[in-house]
Amino acid sequence: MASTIGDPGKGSKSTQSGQSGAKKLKKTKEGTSVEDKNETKDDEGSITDDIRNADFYHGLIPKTDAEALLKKEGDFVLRKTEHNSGVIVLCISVRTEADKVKHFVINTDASKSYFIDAAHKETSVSNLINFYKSTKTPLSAASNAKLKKAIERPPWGINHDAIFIIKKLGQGAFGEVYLAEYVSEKGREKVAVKTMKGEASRDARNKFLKEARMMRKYDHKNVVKILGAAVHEHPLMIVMECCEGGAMCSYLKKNGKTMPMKEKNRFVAEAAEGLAYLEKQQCIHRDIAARNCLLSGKNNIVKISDFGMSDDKAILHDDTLEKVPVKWLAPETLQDRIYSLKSDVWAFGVLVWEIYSNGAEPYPGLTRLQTRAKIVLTDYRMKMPDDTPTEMGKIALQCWDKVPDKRPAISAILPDLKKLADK
Ligand SMILES: Nc1ncnc2c1ncn2[C@@H]1O[C@H](COP(=O)(O)OP(=O)(O)OP(=O)(O)O)[C@@H](O)[C@H]1O
Repeated sequence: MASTIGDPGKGSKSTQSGQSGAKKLKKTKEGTSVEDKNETKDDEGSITDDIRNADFYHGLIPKTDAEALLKKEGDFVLRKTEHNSGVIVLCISVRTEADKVKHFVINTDASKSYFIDAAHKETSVSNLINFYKSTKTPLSAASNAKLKKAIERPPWGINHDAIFIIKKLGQGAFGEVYLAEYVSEKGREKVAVKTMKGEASRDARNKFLKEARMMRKYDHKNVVKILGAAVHEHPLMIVMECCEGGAMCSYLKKNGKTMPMKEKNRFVAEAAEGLAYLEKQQCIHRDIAARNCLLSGKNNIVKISDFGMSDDKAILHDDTLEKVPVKWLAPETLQDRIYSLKSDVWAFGVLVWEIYSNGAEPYPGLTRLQTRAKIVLTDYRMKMPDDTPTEMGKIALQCWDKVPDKRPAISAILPDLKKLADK
């Protein structure tokens, strides 16, 4: 007899793939990226590659979300769900009638066969689904549930099972950032995974995922690309291209003194290229700084990252008293909390200073409060390091014009910056 949710088949085990209530990240063969508090005793029915890569496998989505995806009779998805007693099982959800969706647990037996109804067993879950789909055999005689159309995951939807954590890369505001392997139909690729720790509040979750929403609009060689987000299990994850070289500020601190000037000029030009692209997309980044530029590939290509604060409104008034990067802020932001594309241009000037200062902290010797006072009250500007190319120094000063409209657009200074980098 077929077992629907709440009714596991007798004499068989449901397919198990780990347990919920997980806390710590770990690398496992089924790609589950969380470490169970209680060891999983039986994972022989765990997620296999044929399922992981299937576009109709939706991971641990709630029943109501699955039901919303199934519009017509015969529409189906494969998903994970929490069975009685906290065990995670695989199940097929299928619309049987206009107002009814049924959920069938996939069982496995000692010989590693998979089945819904013991009358028909297959050697893999995908074979089992293919059988029911191609023969139109009902999943159970009583329900008359037939598999007709597999409903795909939404674009950007990534399952946790597809992520294999390798090691920690850094610490983000919401949680750790990891190097990981992402398995998709394209194969295996190294990625960076930003995680959100704990059971986040709705507000924190939205904030975290806003970065993913912003990033997915952009496609440029000097902007970090997002591959998708995994949102149905904890920790939430944003999956993006990995920049093995890490943050530019760390690189500058370590290598700045011995770096050829040509490379520094290139860093400026590449950051400007990414920023000019964002400017064209009307994206206010709000956190342009060397710590938020990552380096990629063996040539250390600069990529702008960290869109956690970014927005696509033309001008933004942000009254929140959250931590702000004071030393990168323009006078109008410090005074009136106004952000615009031109406040990004100011921050770009500070980034140029950081590059020629080998990753030093801007406004050396000044506290954040002193910096704010000097900029707002005395119109103070930093002196560029002695060996900064003269033209670069001039451009940085233009970026620090007190009047936002008098600062150049990044697109306007880009040709000169590129010329300098090519010299
Ligand atoms: N795509 C990536 N490739 C390689 N390393 C990365 C990537 N993204 C982030 N990191 C590493 O993780 C660190 C933290 O990331 P990031 O600054 O984006 O997090 P965050 O949550 O925005 O933190 P904050 O807001 O405090 O800057 C980075 O400094 C970098 O070392």
